Amino acid sequence: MPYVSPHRENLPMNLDPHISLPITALSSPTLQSLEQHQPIPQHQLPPSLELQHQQQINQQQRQQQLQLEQQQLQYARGVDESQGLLHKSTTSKGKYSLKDFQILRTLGTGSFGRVHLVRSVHNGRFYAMKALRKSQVVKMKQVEHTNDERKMLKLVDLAFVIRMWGTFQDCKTVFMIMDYIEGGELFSLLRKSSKFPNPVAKFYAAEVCLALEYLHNHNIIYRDLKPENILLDKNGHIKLTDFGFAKEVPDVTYTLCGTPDYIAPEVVATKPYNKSVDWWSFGILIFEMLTGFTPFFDSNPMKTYENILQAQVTYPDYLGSDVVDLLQKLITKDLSNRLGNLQNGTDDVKQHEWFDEVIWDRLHNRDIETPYEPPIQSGCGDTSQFDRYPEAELDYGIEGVDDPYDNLFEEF
Ligand SMILES: Nc1ncnc2c1ncn2[C@@H]1O[C@H](COP(=O)(O)OP(=O)(O)OP(=O)(O)O)[C@@H](O)[C@H]1O
Repeated sequence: MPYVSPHRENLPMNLDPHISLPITALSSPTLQSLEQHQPIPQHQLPPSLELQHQQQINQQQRQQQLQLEQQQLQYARGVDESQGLLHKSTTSKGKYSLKDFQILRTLGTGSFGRVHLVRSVHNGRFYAMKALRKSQVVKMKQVEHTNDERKMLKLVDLAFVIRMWGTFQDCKTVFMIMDYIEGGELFSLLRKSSKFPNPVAKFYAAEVCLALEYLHNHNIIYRDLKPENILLDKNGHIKLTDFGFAKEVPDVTYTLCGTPDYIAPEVVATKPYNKSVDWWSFGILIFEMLTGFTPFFDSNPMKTYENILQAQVTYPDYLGSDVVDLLQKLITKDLSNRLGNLQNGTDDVKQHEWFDEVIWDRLHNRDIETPYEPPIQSGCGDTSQFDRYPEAELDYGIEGVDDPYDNLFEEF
């Protein structure tokens, strides 16, 4: 049955209420469609993540798997020029074109278009193709953000961040080709599981922390951290996706963007801000993973903003004192006290007591067993972890029509 995801909407340029469903009260169609997802079976979860005790993992097996993944990555990157898709361009600029892919189904929809599962006609591999309508991007004043998204994704190279292989455009649409991440959104898993046990939340938070560390080290602010933008790969590791608001900011910026529940007070108050906003959202993310709701939620977004500006959080009793301490240091209006935003940067977050068990080097190498492996049965190209979206008639690839936005997306 067609189903529209209850994702929280971004608020690109203004504070107009444009929010979706109360996140704690999912409507029955939503629950119905989530039935296809496998929740984390609570009784099967490790009693504690106890990252230090993961040595029992069969090292050799993991090593082999890593090698295999590396070989596959090299292949897909086109290191082998004779076979690699990346070097088989059908356009003069050495880029992809629509003819290189067979479009299969919709994986997700956004404000300006949709993301399709596609298959390369050259190497048979699956990719995710994000298609953004130029007219919609222009209407919503997102031209700069769209160009930034492409620029940021081209720059980044980290296992916890989605990899983009290339871009192209036709007269109506810009396209981005990315790795297809089979495990679905952390959002879906969280809704199905209601909330995550402490060790599970800690695992995902720790991987997200490494992604933020990497981005911030490259002067990139992400600005849209939320479970909808965190995908799980087939092994259950995270991949940050949707760089629509990511920006290279060496000092400060002012743009009002993000998703209401997750926006930092300095953004709501239109003050200059920098990486600090990601650490605020990081706190909201941990809170939501552990409780199943966000701390400032109100069905009226204007009230949400008021709540954010007051930054008064009620921490449920079942949260441990260590995580409450961390959250209080992240979800604070006081920028001179917000963890991650201080002199030691990300190290302060990584060294917080709540993350004590985490062996960061091993986590970085993805050498830690994940708490949940998405049940991907039919191998590459399996879409069982994604909700079904109504398919639309596509008008991609039409030639010979005037493009009024020709000069706006020159890099694509
Ligand atoms: N690489 C990918 N692999 C698998 N699914 C993906 C991938 N990229 C995106 N998706 C799916 O498509 C959805 C929409 O993607 P994305 O958030 O990038 O689009 P968007 O147009 O920027 O959306 P929004 O308007 O909400 O910001 C994601 O939430 C996810 O479910």
